Amino acid sequence: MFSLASRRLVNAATNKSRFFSSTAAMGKKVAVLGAAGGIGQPLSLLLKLSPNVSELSCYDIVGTPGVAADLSHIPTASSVTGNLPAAGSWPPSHNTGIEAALTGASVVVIPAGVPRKPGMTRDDLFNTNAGIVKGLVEACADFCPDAVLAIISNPVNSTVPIAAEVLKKKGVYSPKKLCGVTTLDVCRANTFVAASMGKDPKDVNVTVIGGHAGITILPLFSQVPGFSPSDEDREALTVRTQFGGDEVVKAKAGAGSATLSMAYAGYLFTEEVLRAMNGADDVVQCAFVESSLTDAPFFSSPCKFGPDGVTEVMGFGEISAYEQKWMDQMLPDLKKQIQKGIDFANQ
Ligand SMILES: NC(=O)C1=CN([C@@H]2O[C@H](COP(=O)(O)OP(=O)(O)OC[C@H]3O[C@@H](n4cnc5c(N)ncnc54)[C@H](O)[C@@H]3O)[C@@H](O)[C@H]2O)C=CC1
Ligand SMILES: O=C([O-])CC(=O)C(=O)O
Repeated sequence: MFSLASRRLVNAATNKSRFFSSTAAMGKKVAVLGAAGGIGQPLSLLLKLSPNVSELSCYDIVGTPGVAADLSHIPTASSVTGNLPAAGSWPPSHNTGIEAALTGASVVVIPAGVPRKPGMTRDDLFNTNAGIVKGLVEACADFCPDAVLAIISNPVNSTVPIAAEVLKKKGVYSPKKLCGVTTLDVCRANTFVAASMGKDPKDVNVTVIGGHAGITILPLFSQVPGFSPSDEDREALTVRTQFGGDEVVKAKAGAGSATLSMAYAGYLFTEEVLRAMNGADDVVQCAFVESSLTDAPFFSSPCKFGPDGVTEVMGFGEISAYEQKWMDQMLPDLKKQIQKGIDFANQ
C-alpha cells in the first residue's frame, strides 16, 4: 500500500524523481495545523519533499515563521508559508492568520494539541484537545470547506466526531472528506509482523480496524498471507499493536508521545490522499471515517480514495474468532468515546 509513496519520498529527497516536473503541475496546497510541534515539524519536512505539494502552509500558535523560513531553503518546487494567529507571518509579505493559512487548501492535516505523558490515556487529553480541534475545524469550514481533513490530534475516537458535528453545524459536512489518521497503527502492525515473519516490512500490509486507542485498535493478523503465529505470539503482537503508543510514551518518559513515526505515518496518509486527488485509481488505505460497517458511527477500515476524498468505505472481510472477541470488547468503548465527542460539540 505504501511502497510507492515511500519510493517517491526517497526520490524527492535525492532530487532524482522522474515524476518531479510533471507532477509538480498537479501539486496542491496542503496546510498543517500544529506545524511547530513534535509531529508538525517533521511532517512539514516530509511534505516539503513531496512532488504532490505545490504550497505548504504551516500554521501554529507559535514558531511557524521559523519553521517555514527553515523549510524554504530546501530546494524542492513547493512554496512554504509560516502562519500565526496574529502578526508575524513568514515571509513578511504574506498575510498572516488562519484565513491565509487555509484558503485554497486541498488537504488540511491537524496534529495540533497536547500529547500524553506516562500514566495518561488518550482520553485524558480530551479536555484540552477537544476545544482546539473544534476551533480549528470551524476555521476549516469557513475558509476551505472543500478540503479533505486529516485529524491526528488525540483522542481521535472523539476528535473526529467533534469535527463532523462542527462541519454539520456549518452546513459543509461531507463524510468523504473527514478522516481520522490511523496509519500509525498500520505502520506498527506491519513492522511487528514483518519482524516476526523475517520479512521486509514493505512486503507486509496489515489491515487495522476499529479506532485509535488501546483495545479499540484491532489488527487483522488472520488476513496476513502466510502468517500463522502461535496463540501466544498472536496475543503478544495484537496487544503490542494496540498499545504501541504507550510503548513510546513510556520510553520518552514525560517528553511526549510518538512524533517521528507519526510524522512518517501522516505523510504516507497525505501522500495517498493527494495521489488519489491527482487521478490515481488504486488508492486504498485504512482511515477512521463515518461508517455503517458496525453499530459504531465512526470506524476505521480500508477505504478507497478518489479525487474528492473517500469514494468507498470498504468492508474488512472475514475475521477470526479471536479477532471477533476483541471486536465485541471494543465496540462499547469506541461508541462511548464517539458519543463523548458528539456531546461536546453539541453542548
Ligand atoms: N493519530 C495518531 O496516531 C497520533 C496522534 N498524536 C497526537 O497528536 C497531537 C500532537 O502531538 P505532538 O506533535 O507530539 O504535540 P506537541 O505539543 O509537540 O505539538 C502540538 C502543537 O500544536 C500546537 N497547537 C496547540 N494549540 C493550537 C491551536 N489552537 N492552533 C494551532 N496549533 C496549536 C502547539 O503550539 C504545538 O506546536 C497530540 O494530541 C497527540 O496525542 C500523536 C501520535 C500519534
Ligand atoms: O500514544 C499516544 O498518545 C500517541 C498516539 O496516538 C500513538 O502513538 O499512537
